[in-house]
Order: sequence, then C-alpha cells, then structure tokens
Amino acid sequence: MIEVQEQQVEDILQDAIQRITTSGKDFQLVSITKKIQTTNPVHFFEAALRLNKERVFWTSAKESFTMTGVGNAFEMDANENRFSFIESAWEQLRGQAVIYNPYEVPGTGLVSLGGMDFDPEKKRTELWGDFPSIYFTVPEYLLTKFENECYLTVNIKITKEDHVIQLSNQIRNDERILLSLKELEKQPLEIVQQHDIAPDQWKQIVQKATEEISHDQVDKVVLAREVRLKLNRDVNRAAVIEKLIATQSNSYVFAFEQKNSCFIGASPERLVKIKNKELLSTCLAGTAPRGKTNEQDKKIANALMQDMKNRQEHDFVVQMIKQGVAKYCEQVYVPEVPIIYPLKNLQHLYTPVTGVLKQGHSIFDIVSQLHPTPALGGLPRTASMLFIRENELLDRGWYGAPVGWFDYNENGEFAVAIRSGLIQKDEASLFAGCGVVKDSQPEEEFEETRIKFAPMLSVLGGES
Ligand SMILES: C=C(O[C@H]1C=CC=C(C(=O)O)[C@@H]1O)C(=O)O
Repeated sequence: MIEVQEQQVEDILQDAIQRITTSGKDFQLVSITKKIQTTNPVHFFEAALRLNKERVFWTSAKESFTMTGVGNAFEMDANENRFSFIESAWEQLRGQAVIYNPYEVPGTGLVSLGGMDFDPEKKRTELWGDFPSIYFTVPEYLLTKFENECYLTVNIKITKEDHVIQLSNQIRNDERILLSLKELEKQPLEIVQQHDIAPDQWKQIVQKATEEISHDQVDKVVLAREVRLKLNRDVNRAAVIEKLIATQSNSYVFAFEQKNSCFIGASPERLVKIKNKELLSTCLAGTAPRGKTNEQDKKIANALMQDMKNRQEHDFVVQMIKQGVAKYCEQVYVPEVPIIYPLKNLQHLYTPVTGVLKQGHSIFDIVSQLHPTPALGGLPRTASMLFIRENELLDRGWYGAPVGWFDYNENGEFAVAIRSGLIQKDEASLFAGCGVVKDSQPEEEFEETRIKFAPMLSVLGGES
C-alpha cells in the first residue's frame, strides 16, 4: 500500500497542471485519499459552514459507514434521459480522473453523491426551486468513516490557470478548518407553527384512489402529504443530523444542500446496495405502530404479519423488485415470507432480495429499473404514477426518490428518500405517504402518515 505523503501532493498537482497544459483538455480531475485520525463526521459537516460550501451527508442503515461531502469539485445534472445521462457523465469523468487511493474501502476515492425528483414529469413548484431535477456532486472534500477508520479524499478540478503552491495552501487551510470542531453548539429548537396541508382533501383523494382500485383502473397507489412548520430559529442542520442518528436506528440518515435549502431525512428503505458486484435490495411496505410494552409490540407485529391488506401491499413490492432485479442479476434469492423491521415509531414488513450483478450492468441500471417501486408509486407503474401526478396536492420534489452514492470501483448504495423534509432557514416542509389498496380507509391512512412524520417532527422540536 503506497500512501500519498504531504510533499507528494504538490508533485501530483504540478504533474496534473503540466498534463492539462499539454493535453488541450479544459480540466483534469485529481482525487487524493489519505487516512486521517478518527474524527466526527457531523462535526466535519458543521465545520464546513466556515468554508461557505454546500454539504452532503450520508450514513448507512445498520452499518458503521458515513460520508460527509463538502463543496463541489464536479457536478452532474440532466434534463432528459436522466439515468443514462448521469451514467455517461460519470463514466467520462472516471475515465479521465487521476486517482490516488491506496485503500480498498468502498466510498473512498472518487465518489459521487446525489438524488433526483420523484417524478420528472410532475409540474415543479417554488418549494423545490433550489433543487435540480437530478443532481450528483463529487465533493471537494469527502470524509469517509468506516468502522472507526477515517479517510479524507480531496478532489480537485485542475485547470491551466492553477498554481501549485496556492492550491496546496488552500487545501491545507481548508482541512485544518474542517477538522477543527469538537462539539456542536446547542440551540433549543421549537416548532412555533404546524400546519397540515389540506387534510380533508387528502382523505378524499385516498377515497378516490380506493374507488379507482375497485374499478380495476389500478391495484395500488401511494399517496403522500405535507406538513409545513415554522421554527423559532434557523434550523441547525448538523444538529438535526446528530439527533436523527441518535433516534432513528435501522435508518439511512441523509442530507443534501442546494443553495438555501437542505433535504434531510432518516429513511429505513434501501433501494439497492452494490458491493463487489453483489446486490442487495429490500422490499419495505406494510406498516403498523410500535407497542408501548414488549408484549403489546409483539401482538401488533403478529397482527401485521397476518393482515391481508398489509401483506398484499407488501407483496406488490416484492414481486416488482424481484422481477426488476432478475433482468440484471444472476442467483436472485427472495425469501417466501417477510419479517418485521422495527423502527422507533413504526414497524414494517421487510423482505430482502439478493443477487449478483451480471457482467456489463451497473447500479444505474438497477436504480432506473426499480424506481419508483410500488412502495412509493404503485401498481401498475404507469397508471399509479398518472394518478399521483394528476391528484396528489404535493410537489414531492426529491421526496420518495432514490438518494445515494456510487464510487469509481462500481460500488454504491441508494435509499428511497422517505421520512424526510425540506428545510429552508426557519421553515420546513415534511413529507409522508402510505400505500392505498382496495380496503384502505382514509382515516386510518391519515393516521399512518401522522406517525410517519414523527421521526422528523421529533428532531425539529416536536413530539416523538
Ligand atoms: C411512503 C412512505 O412509506 C412507504 C414505505 C414503507 C411503508 C409504506 C406503507 O406501509 O405504506 C410506504 O409504502 C413514507 O414513509 O412516506
């Protein structure tokens, strides 16, 4: 293993500047990874405020794996053919980048993180104005923490005009700032106003969906709604991340900043994970609350396992994911019966799907094939998406869509961005939805969404 020493960084930069001058290319992306002392990824996130750069945060459900990205060394977005466009931009970058990364750890080196609109065909509102329809960034600084080891990757987009000493001083200075913070400032956050957007109208749409289902227009539709909050102060996003990590076990905690907005959440739902060609996807649909005692909790879990409505809702997701994955994978395995996936406020039906990615396929194929699963869209896909597009009162933006990352070694992971909200200064919009099938009751579905708001509400100063 050859580590890049401090003084070698300057040689690498010098080399890249020389190469760009002779090659005629516009820029050269250089990515350098080193191991650093164990540090707190949330403090790193907060410290980045002093650099005035956009930040991203990602931590993986159940694994000791966290990434904090600061600044944008390279950005990818697209208007049409969004998956293939991002994939080809990434392939191009991967081909030209100079990468110094002696570590085998997924999520170190050249990595890109981002997300996208749930439905690119839905009319956009001002709410999501800061967010592109699809966006992936290669951060300037990426802290990757895996099982207590920390790696710092610096990605630099070098142009002919750059100077080595200036660049290396800048990097040293930024790193010092990013690694300097030891704790977060505590500022009590309170919700001063909470407004459910059009609850009665939402229930009527649920009713309408059940009618369309009984007329065989569609089998399942997921309908979401919004709660709008006013807080007593501007939200400290690092503090929200810290609280989500502390309270929402079994979840991906993520945050993506764009201009004045931050999309943040703690989602239990994995869309896909690829590690060394091995695929893991999960089906998560069918919901019940947690019990107050162990005994009550078990009783509710048993009832959820036996409940035909929830089992059907879940099975729609399993069948679709199994079929979608089979197109691109060998050795697909799906257990016959779901298990219970417990969260702080809720429990879900959960079925893992495993397989091995066939040669020539990538995480992009899987994400574009699976999104939206019937856990967020419905079944059949086209009819349910049309129903949502035409009836739902909400601009979902990135809610319910894939968010995640991929690296230059073809590893990556995407979650479905639920249990989430969009934070803008001292305001927030929270989103939650539920699967509607033939026997759904609007009041019960409303109650289910109410509980799904709890993870975000509780970290913003509301009740847990
Ligand atoms: C749409 C959401 O949850 C989905 C994921 C798990 C269980 C669900 C359900 O039981 O309805 C939903 O399909 C949400 O939390 O906003």
